[in-house]
Amino acid sequence: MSRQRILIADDQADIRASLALVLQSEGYETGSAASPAEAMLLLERGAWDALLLDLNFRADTTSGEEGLALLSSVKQINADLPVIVLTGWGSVGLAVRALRAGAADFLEKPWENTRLLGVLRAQLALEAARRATAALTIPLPQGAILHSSATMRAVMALVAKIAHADVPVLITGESGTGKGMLARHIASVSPRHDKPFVTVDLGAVPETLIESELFGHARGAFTDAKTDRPGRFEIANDGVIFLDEIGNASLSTQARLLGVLEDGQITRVGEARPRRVDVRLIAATNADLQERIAAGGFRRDLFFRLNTVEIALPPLRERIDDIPLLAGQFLLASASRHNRPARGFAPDAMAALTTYSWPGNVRELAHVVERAALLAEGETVHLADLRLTPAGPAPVERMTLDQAERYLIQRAMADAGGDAEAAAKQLGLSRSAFYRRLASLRK
Ligand SMILES: Nc1ncnc2c1ncn2[C@@H]1O[C@H](COP(=O)(O)OP(=O)(O)OP(=O)(O)O)[C@@H](O)[C@H]1O
Repeated sequence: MSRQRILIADDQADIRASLALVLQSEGYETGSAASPAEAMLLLERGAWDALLLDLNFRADTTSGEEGLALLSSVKQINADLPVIVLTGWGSVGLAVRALRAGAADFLEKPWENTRLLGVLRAQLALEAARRATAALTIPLPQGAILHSSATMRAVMALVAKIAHADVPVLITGESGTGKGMLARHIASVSPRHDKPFVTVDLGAVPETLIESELFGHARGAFTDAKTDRPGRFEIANDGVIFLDEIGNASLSTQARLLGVLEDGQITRVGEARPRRVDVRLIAATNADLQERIAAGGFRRDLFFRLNTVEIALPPLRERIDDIPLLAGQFLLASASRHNRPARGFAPDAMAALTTYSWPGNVRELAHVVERAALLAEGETVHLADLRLTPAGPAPVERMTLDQAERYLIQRAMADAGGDAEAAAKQLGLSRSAFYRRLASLRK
């Protein structure tokens, strides 16, 4: 494969040189332009894979007008060329204008090389994918939180608002709704994005080890403590700690966590001296903490410390508008991973995907689609390839009473063509009893 060619446009020779050095060390070929006119000339003459454009062209201007003008000329001659703009630190307004004018992404100066390379790689991959599958949906960079429903748009708008504030976040939602993914996303767009992100699954660590796991221990503190060891909070210092399944924390762990949140200090097991830690806490749970509080299993004071911001991830069945996008993207990814021909869904298959109740949420959807990608013979995934139990979630033996009721009511309504009276009769219910149940399902 020939090397990818990146054009660097900046009037400052030292910035051009250092960008070129970073890019060349990663195997890219580079060219550089010291003025907008030179950049246009080079773009017209050669084939380039991406443009890195410093918007603050000319050291004495900070308005970015010259850079923006160049950006729009570039987009006129090559609309598909990924343009990554560099802006002065804190000039988010300028970055937004650049994105509106067609820039693919932006970086603030001083940039970090790893982030620069990450952004560049993602944009090159996107553009390559766009070219290869012009007719298909555009694959997004790995790790993007795919969504198109109004519900999830609202969630993501809230996320965008709170990611920058250094406050604790509590993410609630059923298993597989993407809580872990969202926690990572929040960290990655927060000011702590380049600091450690440490996960502790409070459901998985045995109670006897949890304290030393979280806070560390001194050598000899207990039989297996052969060396001094920092805990997860210390490892996460300056960064983010993600406490998964916080609902599973014992009351004594809860008390210790509350202590850390209150005074920002931890003490290793077997030590007397507390240590200061600066950690942003993100917690997640699929349990109903209010219910736990009422039952005495969860501390109310800890709950209020954790939920400064609470983000509820709705179950997939309550955001069916996300399903076509998620299923489509999962299908393309699985098909390419397994080298299979599947590209899209037959209408009956898509109808089944959007009506299934998805008790395992997005994780289950990803599995079902991956299996379908393997099973489908041609480009189209058919209903049978999905291997979903028709119109219902699990076999009735594995349903909860609620799920079974929902299933029976939905089936009766479907059989009766939406005629509630006939459906009620089929289920042996009076019309008013049937309506009551129907109403409770819609809550
Ligand atoms: N909106 C989304 N876009 C793309 N992938 C998603 C999305 N939501 C979830 N996923 C994928 O679904 C899987 C489950 O997500 P995740 O592990 O974050 O869920 P969770 O709610 O933390 O689950 P659990 O409660 O079981 O730990 C992951 O593979 C994740 O990448």
